[in-house]
Amino acid sequence: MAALRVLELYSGIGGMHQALRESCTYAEVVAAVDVNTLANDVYKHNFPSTPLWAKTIEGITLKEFDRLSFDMILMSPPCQPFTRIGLQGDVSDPRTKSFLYILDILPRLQKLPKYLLLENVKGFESSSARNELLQTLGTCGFKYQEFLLSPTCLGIPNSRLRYFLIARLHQEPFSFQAPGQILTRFPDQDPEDLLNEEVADTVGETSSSSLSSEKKNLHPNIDPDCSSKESLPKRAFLFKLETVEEMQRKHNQDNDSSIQMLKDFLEEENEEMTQYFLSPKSLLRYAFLLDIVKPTCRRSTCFTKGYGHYVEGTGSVLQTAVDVQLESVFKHIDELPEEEKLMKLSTLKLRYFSPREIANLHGFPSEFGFPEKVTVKQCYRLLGNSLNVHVVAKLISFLLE
Ligand SMILES: C[S@@+](CC[C@H](N)C(=O)[O-])C[C@H]1O[C@@H](n2cnc3c(N)ncnc32)[C@H](O)[C@@H]1O
Repeated sequence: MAALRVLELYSGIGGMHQALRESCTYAEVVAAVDVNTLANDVYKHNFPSTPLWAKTIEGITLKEFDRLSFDMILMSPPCQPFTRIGLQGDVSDPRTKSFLYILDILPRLQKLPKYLLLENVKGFESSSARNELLQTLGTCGFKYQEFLLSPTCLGIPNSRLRYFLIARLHQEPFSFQAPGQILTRFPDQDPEDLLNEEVADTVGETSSSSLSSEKKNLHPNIDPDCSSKESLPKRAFLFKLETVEEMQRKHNQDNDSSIQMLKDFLEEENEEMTQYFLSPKSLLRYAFLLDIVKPTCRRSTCFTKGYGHYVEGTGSVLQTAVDVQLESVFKHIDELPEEEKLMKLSTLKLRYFSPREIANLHGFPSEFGFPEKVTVKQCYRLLGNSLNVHVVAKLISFLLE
């Protein structure tokens, strides 16, 4: 049997390639395409034998695509046009141009690929770009299924709610196909098994495991996946600008034994880790807005590309002084002079997650690495743009079932 010929578009650091490998599919990535020089360096470092095309997708001709004779497309188009914090330019955003180009090329290929997998942010499901994608797939004869999934579905303590679409050419519908619905769990998961509040709250009802296309009014206060940056609810705050509801949600997540503890993903606390400690300035300015987790917690918020640079809403921070009670630090802290405030906050020993720890949560294996010249901030940026390898690997398996 010949290896499946895979085209990886918007390849970044190679999250899709890593997932393909994890799915144990007999496959070869015949080309990976990305314009980002730094991402390409990381890709080459990890997948040295894969042909990497450092060019824009819209710069690739139909002939060049045809020559690749690929069986599968894996792609994560830029998500800014569809995020809630972006301007939601959708199809009129210049960053969507390359994706529209792919949709234009697809029906004109000499040989259509048999399989396609797309990843994007929550928000893509209500875009015109998604409607154009579905229309093109329909015209070409693909059967498809859409999903909104987070790594928490797989017991990973990290929220990263993402839109996925898998499509197959000229075959029976998927056994789990749910026309007009966006699945919020994997097909082999029972709705009852999902104590997963993030996903349940996303659909606004605990018992449902799918989201009908019409029901797009997602819960407004729910976990900040990378695309949402809602202001905090204006209800009674407890200490640390958190409402009773938020505290309860976090408490429930931390007690959900179907999710692993963060400590399984952490590096050893040693001298090197001091570089990740929050600066006094960040502590004083942002302490009330931080999502603070301990190694025994079973949750963390989505790590975005601004992690380590912007403090608010870019990902959780780790409390390494585990015996200190948050409440004892934060209660009445506002009444203290700055110096004492800082002293109190410092007792928590708060640090950022290291790039390796984020890579662990994303499912990248320990042998996956970054070239030495890549700075910590650049690693955060690249990882923030990437994806959860385990989630995609599992979707690839369903795509090929
Ligand atoms: C969401 S990231 C994908 C990340 C990737 N899946 C990973 O695991 O790192 C989108 C990527 O598309 C690339 N990109 C954006 N527009 C492009 C274009 N027109 N042609 C080629 N690459 C593009 C960006 O440089 C970025 O690396």
